[in-house]
Amino acid sequence: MAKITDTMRAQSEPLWEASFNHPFIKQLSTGSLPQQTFRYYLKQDRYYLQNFAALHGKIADQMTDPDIKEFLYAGAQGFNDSEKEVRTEFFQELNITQKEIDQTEIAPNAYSYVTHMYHELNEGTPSRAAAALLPCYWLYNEIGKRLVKAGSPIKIYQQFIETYDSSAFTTATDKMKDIVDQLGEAASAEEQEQMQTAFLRSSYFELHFWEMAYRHEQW
Ligand SMILES: Cc1ncc(C[n+]2csc(CCO)c2C)c(N)n1
Repeated sequence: MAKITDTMRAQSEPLWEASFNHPFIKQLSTGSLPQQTFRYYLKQDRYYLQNFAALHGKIADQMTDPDIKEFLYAGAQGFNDSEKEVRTEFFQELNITQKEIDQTEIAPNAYSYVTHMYHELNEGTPSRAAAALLPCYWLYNEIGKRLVKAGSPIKIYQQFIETYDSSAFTTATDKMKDIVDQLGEAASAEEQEQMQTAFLRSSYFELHFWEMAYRHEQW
């Protein structure tokens, strides 16, 4: 039987291609992405990362498999340390102060993405929520692998790219794919479809996250 993650990846192909080709990603690589755009992205991503970590814990609470629980609880505790460290450095380097963070309102697409993930858990099932988390790992890992070859002339953009190409991050991505495959095997046909939809919608919100930052989206 085909793995559910292979089906998900195939269904989301046009959305992922659009992410790979988005001007935000292209300009990150060439170095021409305006710093203001990257600053906007980082401030919005902060909301996303906070909720993403919290969701790991909430999903883990509802899991029975000890391995899955352990991985997700580790994710809840600040997930990937290197990602966190790099973000703290970025904030300092770009002079993003606590005051500026406090004064930033969550933008529409970041809000929709976070709301979608909570919806999958609260109105759906933990397996659907886990499927909604997967594009975050997997898409960024693919972007990291693609961009690292050319690199970026801008130091922080290069650091950003390297975070997602690291072997630790690739291992975490593979583990999350295994988890979703395992949950998919245990799911009914109906729940499998819902998991696929959750993954596809997250892929949509990932694409629109670049667009949100590129356009400095406001309410
Ligand atoms: C919108 C958005 N989507 C994905 C990531 C990437 N990411 C965030 S947490 C995490 C798990 C392990 O660190 C990964 C890969 C991001 N930063 N922002």
